[in-house]
Amino acid sequence: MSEKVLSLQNLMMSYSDKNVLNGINLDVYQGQIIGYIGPNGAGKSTTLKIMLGLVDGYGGVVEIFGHNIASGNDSYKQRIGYVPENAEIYDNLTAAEYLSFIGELYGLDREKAENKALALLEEFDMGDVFHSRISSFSKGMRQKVLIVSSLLHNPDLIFLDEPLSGLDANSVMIIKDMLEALANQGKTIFYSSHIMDVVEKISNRIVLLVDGEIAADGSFEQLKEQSKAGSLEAIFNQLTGFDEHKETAAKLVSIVTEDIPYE
Ligand SMILES: Nc1ncnc2c1ncn2[C@@H]1O[C@H](COP(=O)(O)OP(=O)(O)OP(=O)(O)O)[C@@H](O)[C@H]1O
Repeated sequence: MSEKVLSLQNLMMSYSDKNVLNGINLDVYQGQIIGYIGPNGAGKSTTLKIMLGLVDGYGGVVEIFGHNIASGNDSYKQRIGYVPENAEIYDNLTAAEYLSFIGELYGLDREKAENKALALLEEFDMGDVFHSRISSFSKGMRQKVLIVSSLLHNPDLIFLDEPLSGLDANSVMIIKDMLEALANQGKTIFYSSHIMDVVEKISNRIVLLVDGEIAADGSFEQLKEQSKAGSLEAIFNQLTGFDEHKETAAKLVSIVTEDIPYE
């Protein structure tokens, strides 16, 4: 069995009187690509933020690389890469300035970070805008900068929150292949997304969170076997108890076109 990289033990979180995570138990091993899915508000980003040390006040234990993250020693973060869902990015900096700054924060030499960032961005056809301000970038270009920033220090564990947001079909393919290749080299990837066909294809383990609890955990094949549904989208609908999309869509249209009263 490969090394246990991440362990969540009875993880709980609440905001005010609202329970968001209700006791999550999860062990993740080296080389796994975990697709962490669930309905809006299920608690996916909250789980990621807790693991990254960005949210305090949780219950239970989080161990990363065998180390309890509550112990006060943050050195585990050096081995983590993170693409947040809604990133704050320093718009007035150029891609070169931003990425060399991030590289330095991770302890890389500035020149090395800049060269590596340029080499990575060139693979996304962004070499020509390396010295342009990020404020002039499209959504997808910014996303590529974020993805590059999470990988500069060659992390062993990569957390991705909706990493494909805004990316074109070609770039999505590159990222999918890259994640697979990284996992084959022993990196561990914890990946949250709503794009079910991508999660279905790249994850070797899918964890479904519903109302702050794990409702399913297994390979796509195992989930398919259990639920007898054909696609991950159908499994998701089934396991979250949702079968009213047609009715809801019709109601929305009626309200928009004022066929039915809404007051
Ligand atoms: N800082 C906060 N203060 C209060 N409530 C919060 C806070 N952050 C998250 N929540 C609540 O916690 C719940 C889970 O949010 P979270 O962002 O983890 O969900 P998610 O599964 O990532 O959803 P989505 O798919 O929409 O990104 C939501 O009900 C949200 O309103």
